[in-house]
Parts: sequence; structure tokens; C-alpha cells
Amino acid sequence: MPNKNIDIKTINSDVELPQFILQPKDAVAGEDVLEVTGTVKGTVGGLSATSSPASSPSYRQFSTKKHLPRVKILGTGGTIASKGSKSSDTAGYHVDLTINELLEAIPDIGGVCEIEYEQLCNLDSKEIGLDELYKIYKGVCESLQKFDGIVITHGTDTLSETTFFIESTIDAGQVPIVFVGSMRPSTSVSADGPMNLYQAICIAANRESRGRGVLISLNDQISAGYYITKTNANSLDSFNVRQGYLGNFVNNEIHYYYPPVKPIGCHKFKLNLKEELRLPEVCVLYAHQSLSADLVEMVAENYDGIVIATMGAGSLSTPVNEMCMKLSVPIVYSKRSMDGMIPVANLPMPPSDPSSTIIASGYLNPEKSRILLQLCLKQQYSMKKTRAVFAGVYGG
Ligand SMILES: NC(=O)C[C@H](N)C(=O)O
Repeated sequence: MPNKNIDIKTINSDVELPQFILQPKDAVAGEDVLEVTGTVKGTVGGLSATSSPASSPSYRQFSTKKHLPRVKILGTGGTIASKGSKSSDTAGYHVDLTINELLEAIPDIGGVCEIEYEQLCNLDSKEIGLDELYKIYKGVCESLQKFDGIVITHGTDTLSETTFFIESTIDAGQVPIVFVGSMRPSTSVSADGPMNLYQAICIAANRESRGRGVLISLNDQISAGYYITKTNANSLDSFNVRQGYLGNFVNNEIHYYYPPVKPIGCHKFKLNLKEELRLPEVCVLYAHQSLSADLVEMVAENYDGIVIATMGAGSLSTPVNEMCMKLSVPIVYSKRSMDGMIPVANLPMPPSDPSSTIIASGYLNPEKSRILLQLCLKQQYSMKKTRAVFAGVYGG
């Protein structure tokens, strides 16, 4: 049952699925208002299970005078759910832990919130595809109506693609959606997963996190899932972006630097929850010296759209530009550089030319541009409308 101290109100959303905001009634989360007994419930492989106190570690059954927020955890796998063969291994590990096992490593969490969890899949994030994205999308939509916050465990390699997709397709209203992963497997010395997960759950349960959309919690930092990306393949401090962090987590305190904020110009796409997720095929090409124009043509024949990671702020050789100008599929010019953007002025054809199918990615990196173009193609947006969507991130 949803928390009785929270009012659920429908919000005006441009997303087809009815969604809700959770608003506290007079009672404030964390104040002593009523006696509740908290449990951790879970679903693994579609089977529902409520932990029985007798067989459970102590954190799963708690009694408190506090009115606790309710948090849903959706498990998808990643290094956070992985085991290596030696405690010194930080590579060559495999996904092996369920959400239930991850929670055993953070016994203090029972005092923070009530938790329900669901294991959607248990994969390295390189295996996350449309089916898994759809499960995450569905899991988040269904949980929005019943919980104060949502946490999704996920591998870091493709984490920022999933956060971008979820921010682009779900209007979460006030409910924090917090993604979390780790860089070291659970078996390693100084594994970062348990603290990252603990912090993510605290962030999801905290009222200061409301109205901030999709967040990533990693290495004590809180950032916006729309922009942030993995910038280091190995270190604990693996997520970074020029658009910056939203806050910091220190010794059980959450410090936001700004009032609630969501990314400017983030276009929301309506998806139909009842339909399986199918998206048009968009290929990412990585430009380099002597990139073959024929390769671009070959890709255009086999895909619905192309994103090119150009060499600077839109630079491609003359033969490749000429090929792009001839093709009829949409081609997004993005960048190899981690930071910066593609200004419209650097496109080989002005966007006002009706025959142009070349679009500037603005601040979006190639993998996020790919998802945005897929969503535009799925909705059968015109070139003009697709440009308007990319203009939200100063492209177009
Ligand atoms: N740190 C990680 O989570 C990397 C892992 N290969 C994954 O993305 O699932």
C-alpha cells in the first residue's frame, strides 16, 4: 500500500501514461508521526517474495516511530552486482548478485526508508538493449504512482544512455529517479558499490531530491542523467561533464548546490506502455583522418539514420561532407571530443535548406544523439520538428 502520509496527485503530462506526483500531507518524512513496521519486499524472476523475519538479516524487518518514505529499487545488474575471483580483481569479474544480496551489504538502510525491490534483469550493461530499456521504462512508470523515490542499479558503461532515454520518455513530476552503479565488483577490496547504493537510496528518499528528474549517484556525487556521461573507463571518479554536478553526499548528508532543476529543452516523447519498445535503427560512425565516404553511403543504405562523431565541432573531410549532403537519411553531426558542442553554423548545409537532412547535435554526445534521433524517427517527426528537438540542446 502506498504511504498514507503522501497525497498522490495526477499531473498534466505530455506522456501518455497517467503519472502522478507524490506530495507530503501535513506529516513530514522523518518526523515522528506514527508507528510503522517496515519490511523489504522483493520480486526475483517474476516471483514476489516478502522477506520473512525468521530467515532474514535484521535490516529487513524494522520497527520505528518514524514515518518512512517508500523507495522502489529496480535491479538490472552491472559491476555493482558483480563478483571477481580475487579481492584484488577490479576487472574480469561477472554479474552474480541480486538486489537482495546487495541490500545485505547496507544494513543501515532500514532506518532510512521502506524498500521494495524488483529484479528486472541481471546483466552487464553492454547487454542492455531495447527489451531491457522497455522493462526499466515500465518498471519506473509503474513505481511512480506508488513510491516516494525510485532507485535503479545499472552497469556504468551504458548507464548514461539509459538515464537519457528515461529522462526523455518519462515525466516523473516530483518523484526522484536515481540511477546507481559502481566501478569495482562487490568482492574487491574497497568495493564502491555498497556506499553508492546506500547513497542512491538516501537520495531517492530525500525530499530535497524532488523535482530534479533523473539523477545519477556515484562516487559521492549527484549529477543529472540527461547530460552526464562516463568519462573514465576505470577510476571510481568515472562520471563527469562540463554541465556539472548537482550535489554531493558526505557522511549521511545530501548537499544540493542549487534548488530543484531539470535540463532546459529536454523534449519528452510519448511512449505507449502497452506496446513493446521498437525503435528505428540509427548507427554511430566514429570519424577519423581518411574516413571513407563510401562507408557512410553503405551505412545510409542499411539504417534509418546516422550519427557521426565528427573530429571537432562538426569537422569532416570534404568528400564525407559531400556524401552526407547527397543522402536522404537524417545525419546528426556530433563530436569525438568529450566536451563542447556542434554549432549549427558549422554544418555543411544551412538547416534552412529544405533538402538538408544534416542536423547539429548541440551538446549531446554521439550515444545520446543516437537515442534522440531514434525517438524522433519513431514518432515520425518531420525534419523541421526533429531540428526543433535538437535545438533544445542548442543544436538543430
Ligand atoms: N562499472 C561497470 O558497471 C562496468 C560494467 N562493464 C557494466 O557496465 O556493466
